[in-house]
Amino acid sequence: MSSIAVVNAGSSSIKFAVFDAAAAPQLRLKGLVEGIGATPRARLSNAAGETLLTESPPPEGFDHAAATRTMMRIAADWLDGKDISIMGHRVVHGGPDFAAPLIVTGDIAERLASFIPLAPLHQPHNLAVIRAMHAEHPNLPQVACFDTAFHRVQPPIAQFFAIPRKYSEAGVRRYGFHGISYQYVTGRLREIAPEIAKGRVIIAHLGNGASLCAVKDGRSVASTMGFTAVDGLMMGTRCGAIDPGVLLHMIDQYGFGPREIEDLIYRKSGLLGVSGISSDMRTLRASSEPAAREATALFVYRILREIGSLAAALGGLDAIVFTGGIGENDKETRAEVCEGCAWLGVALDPAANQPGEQRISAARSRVAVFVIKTNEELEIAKSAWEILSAG
Ligand SMILES: Nc1ncnc2c1ncn2[C@@H]1O[C@H](COP(=O)(O)OP(=O)(O)O)[C@@H](O)[C@H]1O
Ligand SMILES: CC(=O)OP(=O)(O)O
Ligand SMILES: [Mg+2]
Repeated sequence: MSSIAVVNAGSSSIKFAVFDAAAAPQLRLKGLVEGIGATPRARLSNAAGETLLTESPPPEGFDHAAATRTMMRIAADWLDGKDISIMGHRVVHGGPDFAAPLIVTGDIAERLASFIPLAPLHQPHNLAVIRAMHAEHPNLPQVACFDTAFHRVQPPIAQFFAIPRKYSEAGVRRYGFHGISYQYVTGRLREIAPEIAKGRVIIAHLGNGASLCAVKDGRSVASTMGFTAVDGLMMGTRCGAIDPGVLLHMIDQYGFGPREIEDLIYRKSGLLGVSGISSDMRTLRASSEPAAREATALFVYRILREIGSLAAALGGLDAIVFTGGIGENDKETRAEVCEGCAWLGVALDPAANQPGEQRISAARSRVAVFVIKTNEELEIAKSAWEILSAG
């Protein structure tokens, strides 16, 4: 049987996976390359999560494309004769034109490159990997799956900015991101709680990037991210929603240019900027520094304010789902968010708020609360399989 390779390229890491090519893709290998640009570490594991090998490649020239080449090489050694027939990629921004998975041609790659300024932490890496794989394996189809696609069904009013109409018509509107994750999580919620999945649900994808999505009967109706993935919640290094007047002030008073603004809002803000310590939630939770506590408190406060906003967009709330690295693993964040949502009818069951995928709300809670482990790679593999089987 042939295989599907999947690459989920983030700002400093690559998640890599190989699945059997089938309608229900089975995971064969999983790879993670972290520390790209600093101290790279690569790990390959099997479907059970057991480590097969680790490598510490020299950092010089070890970019996202090199990381993917390394993963393809070491995966080939483990694949036991299974050839890779197609590669699927997470591409963060699909802009106004792309709302469904597709095979990337040269023209499409160029169009996608025009969105690089709208997703500077992701889009350049997504495209670098696609181009490198195309150069190395010219006959291997490269499929792009878009983080924006899930949200394209939102009502027009949820997509508008209150700016002159000609800019909205030119594509300056809210897109929303983390859509591959939301697609997976809504599907999983339908499996574990089908009645609730038909209702009004807020999914909190809390990772290094973080957003909330309001979902009604499995369809996105609103999201905290907008034109770019810097809007909405406070994140690891991104500021989230900010008074645009602050940016004008930075330009006027501090002489910031466009790239310095980009650096400020994408790389120097969020948990890192407020704590002055780290963008990593684990480090901040372990710290006794007041600035670390303030950073985590602001992270939760921003989630609570935005949950109020999305509950209004939904006209009420039936469930909250936590996912992403923080949502899946940080029980303090979950407890603090649930406590702040008591007014909406949320009651946590502290005994259930433990590691693992489960319902964590108390029996008396009017709003059900779940933890679902996201699986963007599987969702991408399913899309790649559909394209492969359509011929
Ligand atoms: N056990 C844990 N406890 C608290 N936070 C965690 C834990 N494991 C991972 N995280 C946090 O998850 C975040 C990364 O989430 P992830 O979804 O992997 O990010 P990415 O956006 O890069 O895909 C980091 O802030 C990390 O600290
Ligand atoms: C869109 C986005 O912010 O992605 P990530 O959370 O992987 O950074
Ligand atoms: Mg992620």
